[in-house]
Amino acid sequence: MISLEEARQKILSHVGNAGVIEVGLADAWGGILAEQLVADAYYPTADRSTMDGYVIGGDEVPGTFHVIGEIPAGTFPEIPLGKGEALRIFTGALIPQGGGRVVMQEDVTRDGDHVSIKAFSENRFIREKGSEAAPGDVVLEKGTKLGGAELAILAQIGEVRPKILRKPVVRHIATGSELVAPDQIPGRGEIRDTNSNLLAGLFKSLGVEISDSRRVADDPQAISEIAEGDWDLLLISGGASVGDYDFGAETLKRLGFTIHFDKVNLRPGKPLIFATRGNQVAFVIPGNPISHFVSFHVAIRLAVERLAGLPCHWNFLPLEIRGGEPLRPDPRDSFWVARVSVEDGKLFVTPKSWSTSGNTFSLAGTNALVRVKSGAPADGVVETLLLDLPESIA
Ligand SMILES: Nc1nc2c(c(=O)[nH]1)N[C@H]1C(S)=C(S)[C@@H](COP(=O)(O)OP(=O)(O)OC[C@H]3O[C@@H](n4cnc5c(N)ncnc54)[C@H](O)[C@@H]3O)O[C@H]1N2
Ligand code: MOO
Repeated sequence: MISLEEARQKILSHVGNAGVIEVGLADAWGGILAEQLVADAYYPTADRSTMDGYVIGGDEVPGTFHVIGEIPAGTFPEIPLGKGEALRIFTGALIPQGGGRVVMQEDVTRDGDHVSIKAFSENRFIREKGSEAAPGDVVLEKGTKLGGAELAILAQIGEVRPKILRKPVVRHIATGSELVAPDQIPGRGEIRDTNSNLLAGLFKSLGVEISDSRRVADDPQAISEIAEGDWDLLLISGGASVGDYDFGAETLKRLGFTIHFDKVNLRPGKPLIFATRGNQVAFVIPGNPISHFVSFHVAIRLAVERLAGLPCHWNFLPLEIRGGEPLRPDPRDSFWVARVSVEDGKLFVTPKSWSTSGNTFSLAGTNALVRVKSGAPADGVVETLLLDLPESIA
């Protein structure tokens, strides 16, 4: 049995990203940029007005100026401005040759073809050419996650086919002869399959879809047939332990996988199996729902983050316990489902009650995991892995 830290190291050293693809802007949201991007031109491309008003020749204010025409946005000002002259200008329009300052229309008096400026701002209301970026300036770093702001930057530099990391193709197999679909009434000895929906939701929260999810009985031949394929990540739910009907490790060996670990000093989630075959990654996840939840957050998520190039989230906050279930000391490195809340601007953590790792209901409202290492104090201030923003500060 290895420690969780060793298990995470093995995942880091055996999992790489799933490769690079080129996509259109409309499909780039949520992607991880696979290249550094630089400005293709000066931004702004020329001096531009930041206000609706008048651009004057030179910068001699106050004074009265002869209005010789106008420059709407989208036009190129052919007329150079001389001293004593002004042009009507609009926000975003190009400053003509000779233009030294824009005065807001609220600060002028217009009389026929003359405009008189008495009060004026220190601000010249001109966005200067190249003041935001010059050709070759880095505007987005490799590894940036593309949200709305980043898509705007791509649009700005005309990068309409960005290279992003390919999202991994994920196959999930829920094994267990006792499993029935959630819309079925379980017969004697049967239970509804909850892990398929649990994992689908956990993966969605990372922006990765499980493209193929099936249920299969504890039959090694059937499991192997469904497991074979050209996916990037295979998740086998159940069959991780040592019972006569636990076929996870056997399936992976039969398919030519190398098993890197099959037991972690972890509670819950001890019989977690991690294996690879070339670039393909597989986990057999201990069947209990809380074991699924914990193994996902402490180990599987790291592999997904690596495959998809996502930033790694493994930051523990020291939080004071407030109420909830007393934490029971355990020889294993334990993770307790918990809820973090905010009171008077301070974060607190409340461990939830979970009798066994089979108790799906105890996952309700969980937004954190409390880590209690073997021999560490299980009260007072505890190490807390925040999984989601507490509602009051979200
Ligand atoms: N002799 C030993 N027995 C067990 C050990 C051990 O070290 N020695 N480890 C225990 C621990 S810890 C865990 S965790 C479990 C893991 O068992 P498996 O991965 O083999 O899982 P199963 O036996 O298939 O299922 C366990 C439990 O979870 C239920 N289950 C399975 N799949 C689903 C699903 N899709 N949705 C809802 N519930 C599911 C299943 O019915 C079982 O109740 O092994 C211990 N045993
Ligand atoms: O490791 Mo198991 O997940 O405790 O029940």
